Amino acid sequence: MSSAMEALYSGNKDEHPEPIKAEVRGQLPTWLQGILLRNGPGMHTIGDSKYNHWFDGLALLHSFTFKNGEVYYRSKYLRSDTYNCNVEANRIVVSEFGTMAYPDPCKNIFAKAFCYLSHTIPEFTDNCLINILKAGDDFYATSETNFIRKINPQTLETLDKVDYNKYVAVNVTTSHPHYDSAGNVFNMGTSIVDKGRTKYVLFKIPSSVPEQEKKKSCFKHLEVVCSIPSRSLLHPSYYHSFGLTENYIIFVEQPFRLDIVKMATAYIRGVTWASCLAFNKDDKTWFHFVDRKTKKEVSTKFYTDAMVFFHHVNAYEEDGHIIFDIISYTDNSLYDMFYLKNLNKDFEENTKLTAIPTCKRFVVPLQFDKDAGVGSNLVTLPSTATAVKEKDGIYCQPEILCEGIELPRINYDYNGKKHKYVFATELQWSPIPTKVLF
Ligand SMILES: CC1=C(/C=C/C(C)=C/C=C/C(C)=C/C=O)C(C)(C)CCC1
Ligand SMILES: [Fe+2]
Repeated sequence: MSSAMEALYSGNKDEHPEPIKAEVRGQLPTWLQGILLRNGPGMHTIGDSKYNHWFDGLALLHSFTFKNGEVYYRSKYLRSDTYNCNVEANRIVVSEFGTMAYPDPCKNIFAKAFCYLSHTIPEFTDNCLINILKAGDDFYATSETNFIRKINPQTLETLDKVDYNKYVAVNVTTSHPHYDSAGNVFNMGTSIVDKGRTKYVLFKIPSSVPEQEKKKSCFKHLEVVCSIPSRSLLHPSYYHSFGLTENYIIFVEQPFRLDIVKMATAYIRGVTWASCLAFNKDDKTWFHFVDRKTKKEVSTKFYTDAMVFFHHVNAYEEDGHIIFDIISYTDNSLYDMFYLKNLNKDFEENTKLTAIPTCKRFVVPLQFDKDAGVGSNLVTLPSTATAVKEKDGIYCQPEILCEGIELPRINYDYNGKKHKYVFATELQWSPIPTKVLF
C-alpha cells in the first residue's frame, strides 16, 4: 500500500509530449475513436521548494488517443504563467490552495492586487490542474480561480489565458461545469465584495457565436443566467459543483465558507488560502433552485442541517419534486487529508477521515399544498427523504443511498434525467481508492 501511496501522490512526473503506443491487452471496440483528455497535479517540487498540498501541484495534461483499436498516450505540463514563473525562478513563486508563496522575478504578473479590502494580495494562480472544459470547439484546462487556459487537445500545447473576470464578475468558479444537449456550458462562480455585495453568479457560455464575428470567442457572448446573493458579505460558501435538471439549476449554499477578511490578510500573515476555509457545524445548509426559463429563483426557503459536500451525482424532476443526490460529509476533514506531509508511508495513522462520504438523496417538493400545516411532510414520492413544513421554510432531510463512495460519474446523456447507474470509487477511511463501483 505504501508504494501505491508514493506512486500516486509524490515525485515529479515526467512529461511525454510525443505519443507513446500503449500495449493493448484484449481488444478495443472499433467504434471507440477519439481523444480522452485528463488533468491533474504532476509536479510538487521545484528547486528546493515543495508544495504542501496535493491540490497545489503543477498541472500535467494527459491524452489517450483511441484509433482503430490502438491507443497512444501523451502528457505535457501546462505552460501556465505560474509554471513559467516557477521554473524561471527555480522555486515556487505563486501561491496555490495549500501553499503561500511570494512573487519575485515575475512580479509584473503576480503582484497585481486582488483589489478590494487590500492591495497586497497577489493575483490568483492560473495553474489549472483540476478539469478540462469544452467551450465552443475549444478546450480549456480549469481550476477554481478566475483563470482558465486554452489548450490544443491534439498536442497538449498551452494557448491563451482567459480571465473569466473580463466577461463576468467572478473571483472563484467551479471546475465542474454542466453542458446541455447543444453543448452550451453552464457554470457558476462567486463575486466577492463587488460593489458592496457578495453573490453567486450562474452563467452560460454559448456553444456557437454568430458567423460574422471575426475573432470568435464564446466568452464575449457569455450570459449571466441569475445571481443569488450570498447570505453573508464576508463569508460566502465554498462549493465544488452544482446541479442541473431539465428546468432548474440547483445551488447548495453550505456552511463551509471562505473567510474574506482572512483571505485579504493571508498574504501579509503568510497563511494559505486553505486556512481561509471554515465549517460551521451549527449553521444550516440552504438550497437554491433557479428556473432556467424565467431565470428566477424559487422563493420558498429550503434548508437542511450543516454539511460539507463537494460532488453532486445527478439531479432530476419527478411529479413536482426536485430530486438530487450529493456526496456529503459531517466535517471538512477531506481537504485536510491531502497535505503531502500526511501522504507518506505512515498515511494510515496520518490520514484518517473523521467523516465518511455518504451519498444522500434530497427530495424537494416544488409544488405542494400551500395550506399544509406546520410539521407536515410535503414529499409525496415513495422515499424516506422528508421535507417538513416549518414556520420559516421547508426543512429537508435526505434518504441515505449508500456510504463510502466518491468521485461519482453517470452516463452524461442522463444528466438532469432519472438515472439508474452511478460509477464511483470506493473510499473508506484512507485516500487510496481501492475499487470502482457501480
Ligand atoms: C487557488 C485558490 C483556491 C483553490 C482551490 C482548489 C485548487 C481546489 C481543489 C479542489 C479539488 C481538486 C477537489 C476535489 O474534489 C480557492 C480555495 C478556490 C480560493 C482561492 C484560491
Ligand atoms: Fe471534483
